[in-house]
Amino acid sequence: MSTTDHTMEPTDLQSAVGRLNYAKGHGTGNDFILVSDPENQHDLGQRQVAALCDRHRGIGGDGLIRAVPSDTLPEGRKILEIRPDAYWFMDYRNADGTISEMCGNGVRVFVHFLLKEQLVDLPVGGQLPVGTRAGLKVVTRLEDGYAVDMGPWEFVHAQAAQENGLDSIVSTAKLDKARGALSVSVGNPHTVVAVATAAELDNLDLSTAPEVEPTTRNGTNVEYVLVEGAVLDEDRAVLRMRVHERGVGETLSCGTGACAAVIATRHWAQGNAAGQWTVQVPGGELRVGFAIAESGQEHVILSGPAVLVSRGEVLGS
Ligand SMILES: N[C@@H](CCC[C@H](N)C(=O)O)C(=O)O
Repeated sequence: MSTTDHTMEPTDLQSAVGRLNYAKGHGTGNDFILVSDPENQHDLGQRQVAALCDRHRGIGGDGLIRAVPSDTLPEGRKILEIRPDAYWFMDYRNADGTISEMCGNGVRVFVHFLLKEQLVDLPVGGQLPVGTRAGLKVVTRLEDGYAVDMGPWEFVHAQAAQENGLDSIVSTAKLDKARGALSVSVGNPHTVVAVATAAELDNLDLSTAPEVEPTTRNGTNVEYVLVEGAVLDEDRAVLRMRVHERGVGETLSCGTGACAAVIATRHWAQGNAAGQWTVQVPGGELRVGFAIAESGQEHVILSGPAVLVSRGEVLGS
């Protein structure tokens, strides 16, 4: 016979984390807990982040972002060698506490948080260099949000991408058969699948992780895109997208995923597409464009809103 144990689990939020001030924010519904840590005193572990991001027993969030000075982390110190003014570093964790290299919605919300905390001064049109595990990102403040230069992108399997436009197979609940997909890195890994109809996109069951073959050691984020006819419109290309995020599950939006979705779709359209794209996600709209950097490399530029919704304090036990 089993008995019920009513003792507190070690994952109980207060004992796991202690007292902590935080803010909550989102970018097109992709929501984050934000912690300002100018003295690098809250290097939260995986279990602590997962407890904070728990939507029932914690604060809830798709991820947690800690604002720390770049010189306090090895990855940040590397960035300071090329951009000594990249004072702030975005220490990003997924909801399950795992580290990701980059978060496109998160970096806009991060800069908005720094601004609201008066940790930076950034007028409309001003630019802020930010350290991330995917390297330096430069964020421009717009009238209606932020634009992020996400840097250069790459196909994960360049030869397969060029030869077939596909490099992997994705099986998804409620999608009748496995689909070919294309893997794109924008600092973090993505696998993009095209669906054929709005009904296919709407009916996908992303409550369980899609199966991606071949598997990769670090896993991947999976984006489903509906292209319809819009890709060939010279002025305005529109995609619809849903995403299953590594370390999170289905989210209302994914900024790096939107960039990967556009890169894959443009490739499938053989470059015959507009330079500016709108990506419609369940949580709103993102804009994706391209620019040639001084190095001659193509960079992908992500724009969208950033919102802070609340501030609070985790009470220590
Ligand atoms: N939502 C983010 C991406 C967050 C990281 C991702 N789950 C990963 O593990 O790479 C975005 O807006 O880009």
